[in-house]
Amino acid sequence: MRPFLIAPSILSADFARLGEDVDAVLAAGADVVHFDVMDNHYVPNLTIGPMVCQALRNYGVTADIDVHLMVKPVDRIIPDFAEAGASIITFHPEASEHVDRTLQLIKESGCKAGLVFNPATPLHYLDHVMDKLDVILLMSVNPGFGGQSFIPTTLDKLRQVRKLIDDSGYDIRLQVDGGVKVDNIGEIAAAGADMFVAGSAIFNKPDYKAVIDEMRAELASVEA
Ligand SMILES: O=C(CO)[C@H](O)[C@H](O)COP(=O)(O)O
Ligand SMILES: [Fe+2]
Repeated sequence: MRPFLIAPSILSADFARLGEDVDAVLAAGADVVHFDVMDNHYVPNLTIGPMVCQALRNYGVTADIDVHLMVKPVDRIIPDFAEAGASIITFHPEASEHVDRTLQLIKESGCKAGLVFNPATPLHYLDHVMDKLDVILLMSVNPGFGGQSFIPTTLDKLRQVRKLIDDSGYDIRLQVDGGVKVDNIGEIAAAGADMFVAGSAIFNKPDYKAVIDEMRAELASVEA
């Protein structure tokens, strides 16, 4: 498996001083910036769009920006995010009329592409698109809000998807998002995840480095 990646969700960052907060979490050892886009339609919350992604790039953020689209329809906003500096774009397959077309659109825009599965979304959407995926994201909460509790059945789903990825031979990251904390990241990694989104667990603590170091210590015991 590839090195574990920690991707703080800026949903729990301080939006009034977002650039500074993103710099701080990257300086604390985060690998990737997880950028949650909610449209008050596909999910019952409203967050940030391509202008904010561009603003982070203009501010000087060079780390990968992982855009998690919780929007419907999906396609129209993809070129805007690619131009605004997104590195990875993931979307929920049930929010797209044409999953294969949306994946192609992301790739043609120069970004890595991924599908996101809600806790009750079936995995059959993977059936004919494994060759086009860079990331599979399993939601371990229902999407729309930070600070929810990890849904334990996600562990079985992670094990299933880890096997699918390994059997496929494709180079696909297995990401998990929702309720990831120091005290459960080890078992989540052991179930097969290799990319960990954590919002409230990091941004709600005063010392981001201390949390990320503790997460890495838990992950190191899984790697060993
Ligand atoms: O996509 C999301 C919610 O829809 C967020 O990325 C997720 O909730 C992260 O927040 P937390 O770590 O606090 O659960
Ligand atoms: Fe997310």
